[in-house]
Amino acid sequence: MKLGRMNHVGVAVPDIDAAIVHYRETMGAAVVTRPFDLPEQGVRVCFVHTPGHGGSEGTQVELLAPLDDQSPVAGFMAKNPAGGQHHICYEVPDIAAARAEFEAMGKRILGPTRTGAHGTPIFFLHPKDMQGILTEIMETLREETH
Ligand SMILES: CC[C@@H](C(=O)O)C(=O)SCCNC(=O)CCNC(=O)[C@H](O)C(C)(C)COP(=O)(O)OP(=O)(O)OC[C@H]1O[C@@H](n2cnc3c(N)ncnc32)[C@H](O)[C@@H]1OP(=O)(O)O
Ligand SMILES: [Co+2]
Repeated sequence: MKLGRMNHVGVAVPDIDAAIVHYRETMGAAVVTRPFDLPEQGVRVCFVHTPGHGGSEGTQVELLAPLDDQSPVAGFMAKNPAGGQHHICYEVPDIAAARAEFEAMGKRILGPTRTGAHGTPIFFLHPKDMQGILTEIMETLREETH
């Protein structure tokens, strides 16, 4: 397994519109995408872009709000009502190969590989096997390849 680019940090928030105001006005974010629902992932989501260096793509902050009580973010929000850092997402060139490698290492994979907010395949690794960090692995978007 070779560590890829950090694509985004997932941040769970109780109110996505209030969070957008925070990132724009307090943090000076120039680009925040319009929020949209991803019912198959149980979340409402949008992205705060951070600038990259030397023409490279910056990392994003992924704002997440649970759509309902069944959302995978619902338990986290119950424990952290004000929200907080939820997961870190790294890119890989080949999702199937990455999944097989983590499986071979005995890491617990949370559910099937599915399509993430960037439109590419993703899967999640259990935080207890990943140094306490819920870890998302995402196949690199072709036009974002670095
Ligand atoms: C927007 C789409 C997509 C993208 O394209 O980027 C996304 O990012 S979707 C993001 C939301 N989806 C997911 O998180 C899917 C994977 N997550 C899960 O399957 C579950 O959330 C979970 C990780 C299994 C947690 O389930 P939950 O029922 O809330 O908690 P547990 O009680 O089972 O937790 C066990 C244990 O783990 C600790 N924990 C839980 N969440 C986190 C976290 N985010 N970071 C670190 N640790 C976490 C929890 O505290 C428990 O610990 P103990 O209390 O010590 O037992
Ligand atoms: Co994510």
